[in-house]
Amino acid sequence: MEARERLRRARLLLVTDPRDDLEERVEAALRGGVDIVQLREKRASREEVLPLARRLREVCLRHGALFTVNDDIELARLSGAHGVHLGQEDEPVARAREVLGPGAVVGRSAGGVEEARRAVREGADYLGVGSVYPTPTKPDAEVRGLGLIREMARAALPVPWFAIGGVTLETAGEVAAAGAPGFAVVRAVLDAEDPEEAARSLRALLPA
Ligand SMILES: Cc1ncc(COP(=O)(O)OP(=O)(O)O)c(N)n1
Ligand SMILES: Cc1ncsc1CCOP(=O)(O)O
Ligand SMILES: [Mg+2]
Repeated sequence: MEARERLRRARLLLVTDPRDDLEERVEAALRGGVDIVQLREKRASREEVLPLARRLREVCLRHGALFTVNDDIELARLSGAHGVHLGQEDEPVARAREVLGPGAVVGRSAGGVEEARRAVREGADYLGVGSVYPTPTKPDAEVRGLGLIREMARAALPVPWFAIGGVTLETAGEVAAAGAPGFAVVRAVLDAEDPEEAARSLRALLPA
């Protein structure tokens, strides 16, 4: 299946953080229904991260999932990722398109409906929308609350989007009820005793 079609069906996006047993946990999460894995490694260099990126890509391919890289378009290219996630402070969507080609999956962060509409005009394929709640994973992220999720749901944007920031098994029900069609999570899955079960439970809260 083409990457775009897989994205259209995607509901659960796992963003990674650095940990020793990351690959095992990602594999379990994929068994539980994660559709997209985003490698987010803020501290190590591209050269250090590249072997891990290539291994995670393989794991994702085996499970029919998409593999993407946070921030670094060149790392996405070198690792053969399906795409890249770019925040408002990162490079433009057009640059990713130039380097990765028309079939690549390019995501953009959006903290409001206007930002989201602009990202769509710029050619983003999906959006990460938040931060919904405060989160220790990204302590400096601006917190927007469930109001943003309701506004985004009303805006009916033409691309998939994922609520991010403090989405956990405790909060996910109200995030889904506010209209989120998908979740992007770190701790809810990677910190779980059983990441496979955690992914499955999150997935069950979202539309088919
Ligand atoms: C799916 C998704 N949504 C939002 C983000 C945050 O991106 P950004 O604002 O660039 O922050 P960093 O992740 O780079 O710290 C994301 N990574 N994924
Ligand atoms: C990368 C990112 N961007 C906004 S919040 C966030 C971190 C989400 O982490 P968690 O799911 O552990 O709250
Ligand atoms: Mg970024």
